[in-house]
Amino acid sequence: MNHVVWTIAGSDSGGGAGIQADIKAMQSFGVHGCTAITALTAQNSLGVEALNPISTDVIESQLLALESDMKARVIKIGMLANVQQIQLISEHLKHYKATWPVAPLVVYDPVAIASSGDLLTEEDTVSAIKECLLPLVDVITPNTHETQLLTGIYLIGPSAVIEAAQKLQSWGAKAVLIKGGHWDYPSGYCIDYCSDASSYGSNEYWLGNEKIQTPHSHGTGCSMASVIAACLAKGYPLKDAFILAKAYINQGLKAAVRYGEGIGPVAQTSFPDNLDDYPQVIEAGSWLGDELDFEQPNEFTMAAGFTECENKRLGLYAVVDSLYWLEKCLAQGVKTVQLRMKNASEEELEHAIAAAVTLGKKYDGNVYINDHWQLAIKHGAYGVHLGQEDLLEANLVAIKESGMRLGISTHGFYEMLRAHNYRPSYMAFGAIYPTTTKDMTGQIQGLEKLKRFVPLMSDYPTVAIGGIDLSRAGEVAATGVGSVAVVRAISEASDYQQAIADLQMAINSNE
Ligand SMILES: Cc1ncc(COP(=O)(O)OP(=O)(O)O)c(N)n1
Ligand SMILES: Cc1ncsc1CCOP(=O)(O)O
Ligand SMILES: [Mg+2]
Repeated sequence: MNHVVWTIAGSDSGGGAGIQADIKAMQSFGVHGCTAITALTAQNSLGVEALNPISTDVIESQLLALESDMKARVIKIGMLANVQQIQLISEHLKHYKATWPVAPLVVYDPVAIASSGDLLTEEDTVSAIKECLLPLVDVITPNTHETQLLTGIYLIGPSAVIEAAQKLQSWGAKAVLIKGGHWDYPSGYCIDYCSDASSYGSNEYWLGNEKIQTPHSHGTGCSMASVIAACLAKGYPLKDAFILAKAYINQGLKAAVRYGEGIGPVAQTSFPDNLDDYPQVIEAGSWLGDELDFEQPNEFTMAAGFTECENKRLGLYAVVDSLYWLEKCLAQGVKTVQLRMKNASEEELEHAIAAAVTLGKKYDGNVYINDHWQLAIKHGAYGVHLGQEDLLEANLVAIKESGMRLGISTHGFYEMLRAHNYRPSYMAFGAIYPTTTKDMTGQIQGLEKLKRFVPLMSDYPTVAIGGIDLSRAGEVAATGVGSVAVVRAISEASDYQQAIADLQMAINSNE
């Protein structure tokens, strides 16, 4: 994968924002940052003393040098000082998108005002941004001032934020991420909004966290857009890039120190590994959701704090599609088993779920039911396993009141934090590797991400699923995950009893 990211932006002599912040933030996320400098600012922690735009010829020479040798996967754009620069950059982006073997993604942070309050761009640039640049932008990341400057919409509440995002999208930006760092709504919180016309599934969401009280926030906008660019270059979905960028900024604000007499820079740290720094995915029915007037699909979709699993480590977890396999696994000593029947009739399901619960008791195993939470409650199953889409429809209040355990599937950082809102009984991460059991296109996490998820969710029993066989069970277990869920590694084994024994050995030897 191409991990080259360009930043086309201005230099901040104070070292806290612009090109300097971009390169440091990119470094923190393991991508190679290249630069095309658009302006030399003379600034320090007290303000901007001079703004010297670079000529379009000099900017172009930087772009030509890079494009002939180090094509970017993502191009991050910051300060563009005048209309000529906007036109030049737009022409180049159009050419790259049309001719490069892989069209670069463009992340645009429309830097207009420095944190000192100084204007960083000529005032007539807005129409050139709208007409030339926005149609080429994949993600735009304005703060509230910049949103107001670009759209003319004053952000008095959530509906105005949505309206402004729609306006930016109508001008061509595919995804709009409006940062609420300067917006004190609700009081004491920092709420960000994202509308993404390019992604599948839910394409509108809000993230929030308590505001971090520090004056030293210089460079947060540049750093946030750079982290988003870096994560996109590494193939992360925008939702996850957004989550990680917020967590990185929160971590950096907590560690920020002053170097001059005025506003210090946000600290450039490392991959965020403390859950306290991560934002909340704001759900309808949560306190922040109520503050933002989110409508709940029904009154039963929000419940939190499900019955704990018997053990923190669930060990080998067999996911099976029949009573035949359920009994074989239980009889072989597998303690955690899931009945996952797709395409069965209501009648078959009812019979199978009732029988599965009985088998669980007979062999002293814990039987989870996939999807069919009503039948699971009716027949007193040990637990139910739900996917992200199911969470909007399931009666979580009834599941919680029944005392059943609830396991939730997650595919990435966004979904992990969404699942965390419900404080489930366990948290599953997948698909770790490609699998033929289920279409997981675009949702393969890999071992590196699993290594991040597990410590972040260390309060829960954790499960890894997807493409895991005996040859991979050891490296998966070495991440510290407490359980490995498999379908084919058992059902397609030439000797399933041996496979179960070997998998158990590989998983448990890491305890
Ligand atoms: C342990 C475990 N993890 C993930 C899944 C996937 O569940 P879901 O997202 O609901 O998808 P389907 O299994 O319903 O296709 C699982 N079943 N078990
Ligand atoms: C149900 C499910 N959810 C994520 S991956 C997966 C299938 C895992 O099957 P296998 O172990 O055969 O790869
Ligand atoms: Mg399901």
